[in-house]
Amino acid sequence: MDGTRTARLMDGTGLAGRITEDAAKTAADITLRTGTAPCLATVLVGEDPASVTYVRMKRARCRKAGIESRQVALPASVSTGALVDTITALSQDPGVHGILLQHPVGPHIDERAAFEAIAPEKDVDGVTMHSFAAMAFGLPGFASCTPGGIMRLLDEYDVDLAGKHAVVVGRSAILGKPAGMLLLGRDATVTYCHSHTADLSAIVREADVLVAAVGRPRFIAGSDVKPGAVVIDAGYNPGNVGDVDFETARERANLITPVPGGVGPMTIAVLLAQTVEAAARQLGVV
Ligand SMILES: Nc1nc(=O)c2c([nH]1)NC[C@@H]1CN(c3ccc(C(=O)N[C@@H](CCC(=O)O)C(=O)O)cc3)C=[N+]21
Repeated sequence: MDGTRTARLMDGTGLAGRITEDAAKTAADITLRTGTAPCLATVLVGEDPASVTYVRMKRARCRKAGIESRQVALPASVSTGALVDTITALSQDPGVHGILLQHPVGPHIDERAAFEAIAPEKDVDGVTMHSFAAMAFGLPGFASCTPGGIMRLLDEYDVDLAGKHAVVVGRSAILGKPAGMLLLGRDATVTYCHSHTADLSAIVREADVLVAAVGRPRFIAGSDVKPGAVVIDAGYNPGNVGDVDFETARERANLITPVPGGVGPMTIAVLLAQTVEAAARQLGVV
């Protein structure tokens, strides 16, 4: 190489595997002690191929970890009322310990209303106002899975966040916004960037920790990465392409998550860990 350095990769697949093994051990213990296996209900609206694939992956990962899953598939045309009723029934069903409503639902549906039908103790995907508030206040509760996975990755690689400038690109309710709040809770100085941000490049260039969560393939150029930065690519785009131009970013970053194999597997690992924790609580094991 011509004097440039190459970032160390943050191995989400490896860490997710270890978290999943722990979840599987706890799931087996819960099943042995109570006669009931932890159970995650997945709710999918419509047939978007990417969503179908993600939900299938989540269910397969559950099965491998000894977590049962119950699949609810609803037509794209479902009304907000019918979706809320379905989720309310799962919230009241003692055989279900966690509920995941796959985002996005169709534009005619009030997604917030649907999320809020998830009972707080079953919100293993961390999407309700209750979970968001607990997370923002630094109280115990279930983090939104992708931001929770990002924090575990940062900790695994001993990234010191206090006083660092963390720049979050994207402000969605279950990814960018909570990711920034978690970083704030760890004493980072947080800047949110979004579609109205003026001179995005100038802000990104100041980032000690960069979280890309916009959903636009290779949106962040490597030339905008501050030398020595920690780059977390939370973008999921068709074809497993991240929001960061990986090949150029890795020449400047100190640590970087690959896509695939970075944040994605961590999202699912956190979902499994939180499902097992929810089941343990509901079954009186802890
Ligand atoms: N309520 C809700 N909660 C979510 O957590 C949620 C959601 N809705 N909607 C969609 C996004 C997307 N998402 C991913 C999960 C795993 C990978 C993942 O494991 N990706 C693999 C590659 C996947 C593959 O091999 O196809 C990787 O990055 O290595 C990616 C993306 C969760 N999401």
